Amino acid sequence: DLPVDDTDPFGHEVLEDPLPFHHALREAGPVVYLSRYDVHALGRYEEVHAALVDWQRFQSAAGVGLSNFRTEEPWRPPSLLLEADPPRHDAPRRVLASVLGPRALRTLRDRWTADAESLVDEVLAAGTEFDVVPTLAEAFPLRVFPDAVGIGNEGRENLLPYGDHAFNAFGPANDLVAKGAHRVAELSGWVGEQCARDALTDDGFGAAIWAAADRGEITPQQAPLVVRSLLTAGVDTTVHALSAILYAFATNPDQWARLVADPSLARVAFDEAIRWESPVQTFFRTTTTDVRIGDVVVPEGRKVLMFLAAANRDPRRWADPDRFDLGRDPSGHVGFGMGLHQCVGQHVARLEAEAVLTALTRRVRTIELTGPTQRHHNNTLRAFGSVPVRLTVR
Ligand code: HEM
Ligand SMILES: CC(C)Cc1ccc(C(=O)O)cc1
Repeated sequence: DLPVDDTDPFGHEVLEDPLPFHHALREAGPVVYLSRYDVHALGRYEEVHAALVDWQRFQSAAGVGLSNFRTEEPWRPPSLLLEADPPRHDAPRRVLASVLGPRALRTLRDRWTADAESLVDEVLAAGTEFDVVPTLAEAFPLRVFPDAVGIGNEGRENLLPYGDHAFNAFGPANDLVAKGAHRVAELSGWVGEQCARDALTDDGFGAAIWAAADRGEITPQQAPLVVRSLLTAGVDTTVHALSAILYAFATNPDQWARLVADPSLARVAFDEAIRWESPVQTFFRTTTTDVRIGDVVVPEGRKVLMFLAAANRDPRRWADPDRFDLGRDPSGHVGFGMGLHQCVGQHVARLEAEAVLTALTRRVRTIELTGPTQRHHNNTLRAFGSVPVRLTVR
């Protein structure tokens, strides 16, 4: 086993293959002090879950990255949801929960299913051997989500790099953060412009957020920041989740056969893939009081690093955790967080994945890897750079 304390969880060795580190972290105890970053790490399901649901003692307002907003300047104005606690968190959350709720998405279901079918038809018309990352995992979210938000057509290629940097910025100021630093002003500027009322169509998620401001549910000053949350959290996450889902099926052909035989399994397949791969691997909380975990007292004001991916494969919680299994009940996984801040966009993500999986199961008999995959390293996201596959059609 790796010695936990002198392995860098944000170093390329762990980002390339985090599983050995996750195992060592779980075995080292309920809480482990990482001297390299002066933080306390949680790797087991029980402790991660307990911290996520205890927003009073594990706060978000000091930031959910390594940087402590009590003492350091955030790289951008803090999110009104992610980096806020009650009561400030309440109204923005209520608005976004309504805008992104299952009822609001009903109109999108048919449109996105049709969009997925036409994308799959285009892809298969071009051939049955390709890289799923650019062809499906990036193409589908970028085809449907910016339109659903209602942003303009110009500059949409900025969304992925902006999100990639935002997710790197939750980690330490390492080479991955430095890689994006030169574009921060340009990308932040573009994203900020898209959140203005007159930059948005009158029928998307953005318009619905501004309409909530008109009704006084949030202020006009808050509205653009709530739109910014969508553009930050809503693209890279779904891209890497789709890559993960397709990788899971390409490496578990028996599970693909189960899905083709019973397409209604698409919903559980999505959550099992999120549990198994955990596209969002880690993020932090800050203690608001001395907190006892196991036989360790974490002092007030300390950063606590939660390894969602380690918790999602904790054998103390999951039977045969490393198996991608459509027969299991994945509910309770922490891939979307848990409690007050649990992902407010998860229904959007689920709908995107179900649309793509439904379109694929209609036409594709088998999916298999045709070569080695490549990872795309990020301080927070588990991502693929390439997943080469060969399909056979029905
Ligand atoms: C598979 C894709 C996704 C994954 C794995 C994911 C994961 C997460 C996680 C783990 C959190 C909790 C953060 C915390 O507790 O500090 C979260 C929060 C959030 N997510 Fe997602 N997310 C996904 C897709 C989306 C989408 C598509 C949107 C927008 C349409 C979105 C918007 C948000 C927002 C605004 C929050 C903050 C909620 C709050 O603090 O109240 N996410 N997400
Ligand atoms: C897993 C979370 C850290 C994803 C995320 C990122 C950004 C925001 C925002 O509100 O900007 C919200 C959620």
